[in-house]
Amino acid sequence: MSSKRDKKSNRNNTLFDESPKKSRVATKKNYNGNKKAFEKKRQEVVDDFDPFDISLDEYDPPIRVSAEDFFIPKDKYPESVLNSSEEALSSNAKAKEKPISKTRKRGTKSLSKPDNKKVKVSQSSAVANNDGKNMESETSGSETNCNEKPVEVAKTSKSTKNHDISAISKVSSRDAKIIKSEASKTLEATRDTTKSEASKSASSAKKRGKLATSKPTKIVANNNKSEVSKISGDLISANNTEAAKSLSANNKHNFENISNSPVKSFKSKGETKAIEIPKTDDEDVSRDESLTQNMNIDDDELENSEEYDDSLLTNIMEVEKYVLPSGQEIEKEQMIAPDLQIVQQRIADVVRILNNFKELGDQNRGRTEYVDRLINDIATYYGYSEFLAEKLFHLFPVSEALDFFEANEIPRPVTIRTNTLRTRRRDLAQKLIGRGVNLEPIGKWSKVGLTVFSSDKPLGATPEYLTGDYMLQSAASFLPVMSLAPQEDEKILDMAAAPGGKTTYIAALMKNTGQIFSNDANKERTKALVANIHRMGVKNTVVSNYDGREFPKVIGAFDRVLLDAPCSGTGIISKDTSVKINKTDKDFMQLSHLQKQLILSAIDSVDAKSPTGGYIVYSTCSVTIEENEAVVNYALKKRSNVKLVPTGIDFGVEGFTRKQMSNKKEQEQEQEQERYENPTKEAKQEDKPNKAKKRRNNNNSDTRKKQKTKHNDNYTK
Ligand SMILES: C[S@@+](CC[C@H](N)C(=O)[O-])C[C@H]1O[C@@H](n2cnc3c(N)ncnc32)[C@H](O)[C@@H]1O
Repeated sequence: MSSKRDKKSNRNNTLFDESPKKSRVATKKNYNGNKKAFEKKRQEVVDDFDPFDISLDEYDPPIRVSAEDFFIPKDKYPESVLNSSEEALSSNAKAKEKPISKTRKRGTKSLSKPDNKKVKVSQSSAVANNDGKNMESETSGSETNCNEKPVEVAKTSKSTKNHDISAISKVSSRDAKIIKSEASKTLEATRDTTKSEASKSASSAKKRGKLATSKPTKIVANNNKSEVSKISGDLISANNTEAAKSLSANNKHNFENISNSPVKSFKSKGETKAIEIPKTDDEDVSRDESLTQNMNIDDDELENSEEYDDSLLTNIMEVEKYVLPSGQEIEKEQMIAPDLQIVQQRIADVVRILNNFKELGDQNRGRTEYVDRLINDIATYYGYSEFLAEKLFHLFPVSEALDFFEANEIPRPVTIRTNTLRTRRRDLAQKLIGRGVNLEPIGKWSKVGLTVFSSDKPLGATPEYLTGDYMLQSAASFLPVMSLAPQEDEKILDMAAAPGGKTTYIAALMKNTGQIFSNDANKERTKALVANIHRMGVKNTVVSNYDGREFPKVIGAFDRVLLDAPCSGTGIISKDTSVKINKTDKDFMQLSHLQKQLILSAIDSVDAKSPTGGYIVYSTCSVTIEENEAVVNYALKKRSNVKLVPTGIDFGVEGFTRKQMSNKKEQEQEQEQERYENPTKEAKQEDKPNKAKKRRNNNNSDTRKKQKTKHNDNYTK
């Protein structure tokens, strides 16, 4: 008989190895999806709650769920899934056993130290859950979705050259080694353990490396010290306190005096569907083998059997060529509502072909045609605009891309962060377990996180929540703060801070010492920020409402700056499905431009000579290159006094260090971005013919004048 402890560790292993997709907790989804109703419900629960009216039974630890509970039995599949893929689901039942877990793992990048003073810019948009396994795209919003439209970007005359990522791929051989070992470590730690996936990961990891500048140089201290202290003095005296250190959260609203364009939040419109991810040949063979072994069935017997159904074994026998539908067939298909089952099957077929195009592909049609078909089908099946499906698809190798789209259909696990200003994780866990919450530590990488599997009560309505013992916060959003590593008594800027998941974590790590300037450009959102600061007992923070680009003029000389930038939210599509159709080319251009401006402000706001700090962390909840690598690359080009440094987080996968323009469209987009960011140059170019004409005209008139004079001269002569 296994001991209780054994059971627990088994449960841990299984749970942490499994995909979180079958999590039964819907509270967070409810909260995000229908905040008003949620708040009302919460109030009801709070009103009804009598802390003394708890029977002893309720203190007994509830029976916790087992790993099996995280798999939805087939008879419980949502109707939409059953309808769309009943047949495929049954024929691929083997594949279904494997949890879907991978998405792109975003790495961390850091900028360098000037003058031997550390200025670290680290870009991190990775999510970890469960011991760093199953890294997911970042969800950096805390309780509310932070996927916001940014404040209107003012077009400035910033000149950006082609921000080709290859420009930041100068990695010294020493660094390269570190990268390699880090990448392989990461792979082990973060990937599912199947062989084929590991090799897939290895190949994708090869494509990534640490971003680094060739050499660090001194920082140009834009932050004029006296100017800064004057401004900060004004701010402080306006609040009638001696130092920001002693400022309480209560009088922070005084800074919320600059109005900004309202930031709109998106409503979810997307639909959730499920698709089988085709497995690589290796995987399927081993799966089939283990299946037959488990069932104790002899292969020969099976083949000779009358009931032999070769459709069950399609995956290992698929060597026949797949013929893409003709243009006419597709047109016909598009006339009517798409049959998702056909689309799903075609996705699986095309992925299989693309994985072995030489043997299975129709060479006359060409790989591009298959890829185009696949992107089209992905857009139809998962409900993306074709523009976004294509953009996201090209970020990954083919099967990884499918994993990404599939993962976006699955809710992330609900996680909370213990507020160590108020309590200890163990005490909090005990209290919550006593209230019928099933939870586990989030993983070895965090001392404060808890994964919640199910809860009798909404997690935003427990007395512990209301008294600030914890924050509802995605695992990924711990990482930028861990990377920032704020120290006690430092002066920190959280440049885009609402609703405060990261600010409150920073305050906890600083044990309420030092000063945090928690800023957000959206006044509405600073209300939630202030509320969270109060609830969590944060006492070292000033809330301000400036456009981040105004720093360091507002205040500067920070020891560390966190820029958790406004972004497209392509890493948190599972949380906000509206991203699938709402984001346009223009949005990405604007966001990237704004992020580039913000990162320069962040760098300029850091005190390069800080004895303890000098670091900047850049993070987003997006996966696109233009919002991540390109921004960091831009900063490295524009500020020669910074370099990338390690984030101190030893899991996840590094970002891209070079970018290949795979098609003409991408090149055009890149040029478009350049034109957007550099309108003056463009205007100049456009203006060139006019100027030339003018010059010509001037020249002509000069010549005419000269000729006239000459003539006159001649005449006078
Ligand atoms: C990713 S969210 C921040 C989430 C926050 N760091 C947290 O952990 O709770 C991005 C924030 O940037 C803010 N924002 C947008 N444009 C901004 C700007 N120009 N300057 C400062 N903040 C901005 C948005 O209002 C939004 O709250």
